[in-house]
Amino acid sequence: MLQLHDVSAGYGPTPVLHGISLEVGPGELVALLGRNGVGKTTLLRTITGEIPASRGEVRLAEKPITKMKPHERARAGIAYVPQGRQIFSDLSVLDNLRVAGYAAQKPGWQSIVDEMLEQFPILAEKRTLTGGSLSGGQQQILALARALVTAPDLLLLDEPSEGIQPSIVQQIAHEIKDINQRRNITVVIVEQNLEFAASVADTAYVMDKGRIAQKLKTDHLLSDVSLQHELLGV
Ligand SMILES: Nc1ncnc2c1ncn2[C@@H]1O[C@H](COP(=O)(O)OP(=O)(O)OP(=O)(O)O)[C@@H](O)[C@H]1O
Repeated sequence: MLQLHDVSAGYGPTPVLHGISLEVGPGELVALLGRNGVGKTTLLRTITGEIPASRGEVRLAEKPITKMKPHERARAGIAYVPQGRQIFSDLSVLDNLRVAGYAAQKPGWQSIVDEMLEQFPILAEKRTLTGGSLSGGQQQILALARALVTAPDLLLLDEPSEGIQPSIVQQIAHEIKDINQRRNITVVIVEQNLEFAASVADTAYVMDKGRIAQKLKTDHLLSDVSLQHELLGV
């Protein structure tokens, strides 16, 4: 589904990613872990096309997308929920969903908006309220639903557990797994919270200084404190 081959990227002349190669199969759910500043967000933004790759190739469903603009990649099936979610605070919950559907222009998006309101009763209940009035957890649900309105094949999530009350974190984990399993959407999730990452993903790529350092099972990492210290600095 997603293949990166020897991808380098950065900000202007500052390189951040150095020859990243990875492969995520159709329907897989993988985590991207690593210390602060190793380049996890930069990697997601290189996949969405916000940051151009200076070297290497990105493929989606076997097709090269390296030269595509972000809106073309979105149409090709990539949805991205950035860190902090960036929902439209002044728009209603319903309009947040409609704007995403209208922009993506995937056939039948209006009915997916209705489906989202059915699947997430909290969004139906709050549909006339502004996005900014929702709690962190509710905003994350809205951000997930907004991404789904674009009918993606690949969903990229940057720190979905951040700023969410512990009581709601498990619900978010459940929704992400549900999206992956029931809708068969491939998911890549960046997380600082290892327990959360392990509760949703079996496999993780660990990054270090702009490179993939290891691919391993999240359970293995969760049970090995010295490995966590070595790879994540925790
Ligand atoms: N817009 C930007 N302009 C210049 N440098 C940036 C920019 N965004 C990030 N960087 C730098 O790129 C490097 C990688 O940052 P990135 O946000 O990708 O790391 P990360 O692993 O996602 O970290 P975190 O967990 O803290 O979000 C860091 O050194 C950071 O300072």
